[in-house]
Amino acid sequence: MKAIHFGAGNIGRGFVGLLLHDAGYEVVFADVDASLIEALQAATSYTVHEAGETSTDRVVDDFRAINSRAEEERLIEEIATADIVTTAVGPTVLPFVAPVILAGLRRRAAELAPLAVMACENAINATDVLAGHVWKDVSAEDREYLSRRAAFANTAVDRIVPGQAAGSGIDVTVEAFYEWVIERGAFGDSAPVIPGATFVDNLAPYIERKLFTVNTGHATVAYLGSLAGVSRISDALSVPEVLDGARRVLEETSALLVAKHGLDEAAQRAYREKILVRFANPALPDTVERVGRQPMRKLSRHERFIGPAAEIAEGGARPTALLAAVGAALRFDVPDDEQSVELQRMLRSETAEAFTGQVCGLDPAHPLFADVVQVVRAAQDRL
Ligand SMILES: NC(=O)c1ccc[n+]([C@@H]2O[C@H](COP(=O)([O-])OP(=O)(O)OC[C@H]3O[C@@H](n4cnc5c(N)ncnc54)[C@H](O)[C@@H]3O)[C@@H](O)[C@H]2O)c1
Ligand SMILES: O=P(O)(O)OC[C@@H](O)[C@@H](O)[C@H](O)[C@H](O)CO
Repeated sequence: MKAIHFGAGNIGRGFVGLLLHDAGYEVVFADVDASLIEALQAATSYTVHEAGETSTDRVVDDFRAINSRAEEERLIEEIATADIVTTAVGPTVLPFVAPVILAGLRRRAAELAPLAVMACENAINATDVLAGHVWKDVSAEDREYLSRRAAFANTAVDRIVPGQAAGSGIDVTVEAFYEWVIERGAFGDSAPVIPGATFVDNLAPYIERKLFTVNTGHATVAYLGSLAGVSRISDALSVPEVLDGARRVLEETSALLVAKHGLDEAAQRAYREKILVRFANPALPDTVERVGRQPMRKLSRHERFIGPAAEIAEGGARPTALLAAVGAALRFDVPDDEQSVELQRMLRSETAEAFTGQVCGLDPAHPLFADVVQVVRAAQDRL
């Protein structure tokens, strides 16, 4: 059994690659980072350190690595004969991996079982987005037979994998917790066997609970922590205003999730309390820069702030804590982060209304629009 995994970064090596390895797949990592690929090619194994109150080391072997830019032909051949393709490259990179997946499907023998394709990104229905890019320029006639060669399944992935310390090579430090939820329907009767994953009929409650609890809370801690002058996420949790801001944001999104998906209120409370403990794990060298990275993506319409805030506003309430978190996100000013630089440029050059439309994707008629405009204006007044 063979799995091709795009993106040999933190979650790729520390989570998806590990679970596929444990499920018995030979994992072929594909990445554009030449030095990372060379390091993987030179190794026969790497170690995943699960760090927490107790620490466990897990060894991953039986993998290969391909430079997806320099060795595209080889990669297409590998995809054509693989059982699974996964990605963890970031949602904005999906358009760039789609063409090579399509080329692999074109070359795939018709008698092979459909290729299971799963985008393991922090976004709602990322696999559907990837599939959209794969089929973008394919004629209806080609799509008719090619689509029988692949099964695209949305997933939700959860494990905090921080940036790795310099000198750690290809080993990865991760938290012990993990959750990989995969929608079953796409596979018919032949879902891949991945013992570490949970297969469900309806992914929506899982991905929304994950993105609007773990990631909304995490980003809130990052942006409030950054404002408080803290660098490590675990340290940010000991700043009372940061912890309080995160708790209040999570109360807002939890109320929405409980009402929308019928989640058990006590279970959701326990879920968010556990998340705060996960964020505060002192064994994870996680930073506000990594967790707050790409703030324009995080402020977009269906993402972790505006997504739930818009639904709360549509229900007639005012998402006060989420709006405060958005205000903190607007002050995220990190010169190495292209989106942070662009965000600050747009705050200076656009009207609050244009910014709210372009960055947050809100229409003036939306009930959240005026509140976000007000927050944007306040951020502009500070510049
Ligand atoms: N790190 C986490 O805690 C975590 C947890 C859950 C989900 N995720 C999601 O996983 C994705 C990756 O996050 P990460 O933290 O591992 O980031 P990362 O930067 O560590 O890894 C991304 C990798 O993708 C590679 N890449 C970029 N463009 C590529 C391309 N065109 N083809 C092949 N590889 C390419 C990069 O070189 C890098 O090695 C994101 O969507 C993130 O939201 C991350
Ligand atoms: O990967 P992002 O940029 O969408 O979000 C940053 C972190 O919140 C994220 O990587 C978490 O560590 C992860 O989602 C935990 O499962």
